[in-house]
Amino acid sequence: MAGFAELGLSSWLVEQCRQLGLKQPTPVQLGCIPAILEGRDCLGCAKTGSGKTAAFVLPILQKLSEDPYGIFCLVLTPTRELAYQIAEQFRVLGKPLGLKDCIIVGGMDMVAQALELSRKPHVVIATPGRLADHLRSSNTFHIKKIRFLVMDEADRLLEQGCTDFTVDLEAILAAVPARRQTLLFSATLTDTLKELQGLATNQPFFWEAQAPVRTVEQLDQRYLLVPEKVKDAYLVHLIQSLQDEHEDWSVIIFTNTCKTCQILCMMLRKFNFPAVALHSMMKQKERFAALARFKSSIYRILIATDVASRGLDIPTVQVVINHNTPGLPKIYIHRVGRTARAGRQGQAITLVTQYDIHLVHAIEEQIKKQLEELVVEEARVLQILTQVNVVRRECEIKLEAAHFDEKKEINKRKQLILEGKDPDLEAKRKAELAKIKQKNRRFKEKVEHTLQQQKASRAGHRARPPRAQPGSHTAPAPTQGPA
Ligand SMILES: Nc1ncnc2c1ncn2[C@@H]1O[C@H](COP(=O)(O)OP(=O)(O)OP(=O)(O)O)[C@@H](O)[C@H]1O
Repeated sequence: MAGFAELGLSSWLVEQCRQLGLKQPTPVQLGCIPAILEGRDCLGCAKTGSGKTAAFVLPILQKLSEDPYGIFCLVLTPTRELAYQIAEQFRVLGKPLGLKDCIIVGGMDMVAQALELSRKPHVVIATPGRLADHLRSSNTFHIKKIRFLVMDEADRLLEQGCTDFTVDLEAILAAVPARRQTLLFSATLTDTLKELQGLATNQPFFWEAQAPVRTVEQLDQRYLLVPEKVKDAYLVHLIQSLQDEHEDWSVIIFTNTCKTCQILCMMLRKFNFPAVALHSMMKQKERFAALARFKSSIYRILIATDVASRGLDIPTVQVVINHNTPGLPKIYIHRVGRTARAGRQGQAITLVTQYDIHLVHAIEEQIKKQLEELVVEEARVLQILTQVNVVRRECEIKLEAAHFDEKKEINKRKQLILEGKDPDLEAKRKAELAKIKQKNRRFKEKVEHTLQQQKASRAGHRARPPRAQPGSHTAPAPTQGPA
């Protein structure tokens, strides 16, 4: 198998890899590094924890060493924590170069950042929102001569999730030169491939890991069917078992909202578990501190929203627990990818309620693997059930007293105002959108129901007709969608 030197990397970079303990290139590195060194755009799609970061950092450092100037490379990434992690890889691998990097993310001092940008760092690692703010408000730096544009977690940057980067990306893309190398990486690129291909047009090289399953082999994937009301008792039981059975343990628990994240953290602490929260309602300094304490094993449990689901590389994490079943398979893939990284073993446990079974089926279909049921001693869960529910209620009351919801609402409104939107108009628009979605959903269900009925009657089944409701009739097969 080819080593780093055979990929065309200079001896100083090969030595840096050796010092870091990277002995052999991973498949995504083998595939992408030579193409990037040749000057081609690159779209790299490989499983979580497979070394995609070094696949772009190494060739960029090599090119930078041949013709150093600032600003040479711009890396965009969806979360602030990830920006710091990527910067660290640039710093460590690029140490012999005396590399100057600059991290531009929200929640940090803008003036200090503007000053750093004006000093022409070689590499800028940024979240789109804050970089776009600088581009709009400052003329002390420019990115019109960059050689490389990297979009890490590229599909997330392009999709319109709860944080929508589209407008900021447009501003950034208008400021970078057309003649550049564009490198796009993610474990789930294929879903947005068409949009991404529009960005990488310079002899694009597409590398995708060929594997029957989309998650890593060393990952043991389980589900636990639990009634909604006893979910937290199961969670406490799982954590207790982990603590009892393993000396060196570390777990990330993913939740669907900041509020649940905060409540679970308070609740687990009441049970004396070493837990720390990470979500977007926290101040940036608190977020960094929480992550640092978790990384250094001061806390064994990180409870996080999806702000931590992508890219974070914490090798000690042995278990990922999904407190809610992710609504999208893609989110599941990234969340469970926080364990079993770089060839290590890991376990993912997804708590599934009776309402989420269809989500599990969608996940299984996408990852091409069935989750196995996790068996737990129900009697032990029942023993702690009342206590857990009482503690949870106490935590909820405490959080309500701290006006968590109001703070969240104020934060949301502030964000919208910063984006130049009217918060009241936005709320109205959202409500209308939800109405339309609900109408569409009902319509779809009706169509499916009618089709099923037709299929059954065609198959000669003597299906009993639905009992007529007073004043209702069986709907005919619809021919067009709702207005
Ligand atoms: N050639 C290599 N040999 C051994 N370990 C490696 C190699 N390249 C990278 N690693 C290590 O593998 C781990 C995962 O790498 P990285 O964070 O780049 O994964 P990724 O593919 O970007 O994952 P994700 O999709 O979750 O962001 C890191 O700790 C990194 O140091």
